[in-house]
Amino acid sequence: MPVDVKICGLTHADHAHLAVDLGARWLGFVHFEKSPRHVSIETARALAPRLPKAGERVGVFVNANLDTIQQMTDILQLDWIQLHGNETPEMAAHIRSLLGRKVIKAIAVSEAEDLVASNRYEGSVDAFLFDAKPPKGAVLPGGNAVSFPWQILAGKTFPVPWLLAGGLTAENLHDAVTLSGAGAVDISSGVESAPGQKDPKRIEDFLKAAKTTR
Ligand SMILES: O=C(O)c1ccccc1N[C@@H]1O[C@H](COP(=O)(O)O)[C@@H](O)[C@H]1O
Repeated sequence: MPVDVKICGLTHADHAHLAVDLGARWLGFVHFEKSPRHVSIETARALAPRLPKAGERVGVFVNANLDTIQQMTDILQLDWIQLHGNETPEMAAHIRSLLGRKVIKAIAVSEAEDLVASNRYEGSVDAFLFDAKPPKGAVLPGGNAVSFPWQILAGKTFPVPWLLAGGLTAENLHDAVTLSGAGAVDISSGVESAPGQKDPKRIEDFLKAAKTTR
């Protein structure tokens, strides 16, 4: 079975249509001002009517307040809320029950011990996203094109489904999935020509590679 793919950091409807047409399961929209992929409330309003009907929509937030998450959820009709900051299990559970949406908690990883942080979120979230720890001094908590040793995930079991993220590309996808055992992956920088600039050819190459991986 091919690996499930989330194309993250989308800012243009054309790219969202391309991703869904080529088999992406999730479409990710980042609401974080410091990100070159930031989708503001205004942009979200303009984007929403142009998005494909298919594809599960994921809003990516970093320590955002509930009102903001609620607004973005309503405008973009989000199916999933991705929490990519220091949100506690209690906050995650609160957001999940209040908004009635599935929640993904990002866990920052550089070595095997970091995976333990996911234990706290059991019962509070619907999926984990194992992403590389940002480099020292990085402005973004994700979307840095950095990876971690994928083999630390091999043979590990978690109470909820999980996605692998961080520095993935069409070229390294096969190794990443084989070494980690991931059934789902998340990519942003690896399908861009420059930070925040999605590249249709790279989206196509990645989704083609995903079809033959697993
Ligand atoms: O992409 C961003 O700008 C971003 C900002 C704030 C939080 C998370 C962000 N991105 C997430 O990081 C993964 C991995 O990115 P990459 O492939 O290494 O560039 C991305 O898919 C988002 O989930």
